[in-house]
Amino acid sequence: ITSWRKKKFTPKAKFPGPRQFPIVGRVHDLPRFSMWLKFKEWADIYGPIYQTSMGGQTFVIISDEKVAEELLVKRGHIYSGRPQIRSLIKHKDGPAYVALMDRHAYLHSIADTWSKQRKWVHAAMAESHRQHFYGHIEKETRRYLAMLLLDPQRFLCSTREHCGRIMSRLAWDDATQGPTNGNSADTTLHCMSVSGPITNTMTPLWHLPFFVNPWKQFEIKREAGQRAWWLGNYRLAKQRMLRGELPDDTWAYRYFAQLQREGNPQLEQELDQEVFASCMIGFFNLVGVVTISGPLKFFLMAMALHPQWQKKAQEEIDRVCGDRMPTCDDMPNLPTVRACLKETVRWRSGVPLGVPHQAERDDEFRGVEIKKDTIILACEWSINRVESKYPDPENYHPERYLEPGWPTYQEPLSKYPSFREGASMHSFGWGRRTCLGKDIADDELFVSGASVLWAFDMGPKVCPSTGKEVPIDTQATNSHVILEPSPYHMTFKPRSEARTKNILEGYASVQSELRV
Ligand code: HEM
Repeated sequence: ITSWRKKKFTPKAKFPGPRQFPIVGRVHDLPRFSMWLKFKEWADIYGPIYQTSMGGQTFVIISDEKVAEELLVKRGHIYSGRPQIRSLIKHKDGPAYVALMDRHAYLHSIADTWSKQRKWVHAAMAESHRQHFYGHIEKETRRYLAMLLLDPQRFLCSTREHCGRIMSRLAWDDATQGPTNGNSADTTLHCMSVSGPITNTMTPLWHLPFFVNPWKQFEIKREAGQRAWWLGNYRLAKQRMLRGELPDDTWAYRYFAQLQREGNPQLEQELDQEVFASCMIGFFNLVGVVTISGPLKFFLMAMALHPQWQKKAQEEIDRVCGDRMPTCDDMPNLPTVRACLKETVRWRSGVPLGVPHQAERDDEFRGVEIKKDTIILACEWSINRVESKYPDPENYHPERYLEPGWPTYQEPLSKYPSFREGASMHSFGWGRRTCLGKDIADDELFVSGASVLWAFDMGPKVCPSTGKEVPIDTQATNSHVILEPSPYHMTFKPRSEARTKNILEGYASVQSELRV
């Protein structure tokens, strides 16, 4: 009796956190936009792990790399679920978005949808990385430079289109789908973000009857359109494969060749299986657009605002590459460029809240009970601002990866810093859900970033009427799960007449190979 009373009446240990109010928890002062700033403010008060809630849902917010490792990596068998996003339909079951599926998703006849898709995508990415994406990044970058030269005002659109084109070329051999791919990614991200449809935060609204429910009507149409688009591309690629016209450096080819090796020469499939495969390749294609265009746009901004780093990186490129555009092969010799890119992703995180994990069963951590379904957020914005690891975190310091004495410095500089391994890999998430796109992010950000530096001098725009620089708000973003900066102005000036000629000749040399 004594031990029962003790257990019943001893208050349960809790993580610290802001005071909670009945029912709403702490919804009222949590902004829908730039929520990571509020989480950082709370981290400064409540420490590296704290707890809050919204409308009955408990959130554990982590702001420290070691704590995140303990929970999300070492206990990855418990904390690798994904929470329900109210305004997306059945995303936990699959097969549409591998990043948002439960680990044990089950689509009709296909068990373990998530692990099958993840395994396949991982292998496809590893193989194409070994071949440095078959030179497509370099070819598309020649086009990108020409677009920046001919129409510099459109640099933000051109940047996203560039990333969309690379992914669509690798997926289906159709780079012309780049802009559609980018727009589709943007709308999907809107629908899955807290800053998106109001039903993501005011969840009961989702259950209004269909005819007075604009959010559900929109989502059903959007998702059907997206899936039909993926399936259409998949079937087109299949027909080209059967006619022997599909290039073997596409992910679609890899999938069909596998089916043929397994004894299915005519690629006959049930609808379920086609949907499974088209969504797998379609989502893989889609997720690689904004994840790279966001950091690339922030990189251009960082270069415009930090001329000293722009100059240092350009001197390095000139020394190594001279009159030719940089390629993946130059990576070991351009550590300053890599450091500027790596610091960009720390300074202005592409995924500032991280992607939420969910506890798949009850657990206990440091004496505190964590219930099944608790959402765990490893807040990347805060982790990137831990002073002991990132001194002077609010400012842009690529030297933290280049000079001994900084906590993130690593040798050899021919290898580090990198997006594939080494320090600060927390940007790509945790444990069993860790990012599948590190390899392409590494190659694509490097070639695109180094090439723009090779081609142009960048700077803030000067207003023609006032003669003053147009200010850039480096914190203004779209507030999705994956960020892009809000539109801003800057200038691109070819570095010399000879360089203008190099850019145009470079594009002319590949134009006939690109679909435009
Ligand atoms: C700088 C660029 C990128 C960053 C910072 C980034 C970051 C992330 C993060 C934080 C996650 C969540 C991990 C977790 O839940 O713990 C993630 C997941 C994922 N990423 Fe990336 N990513 C980038 C680029 C890419 C690219 C280019 C692709 C594909 C081509 C990609 C594909 C994926 C996929 C498929 C997942 C879901 C994995 C799963 O849930 O099993 N990412 N990424």
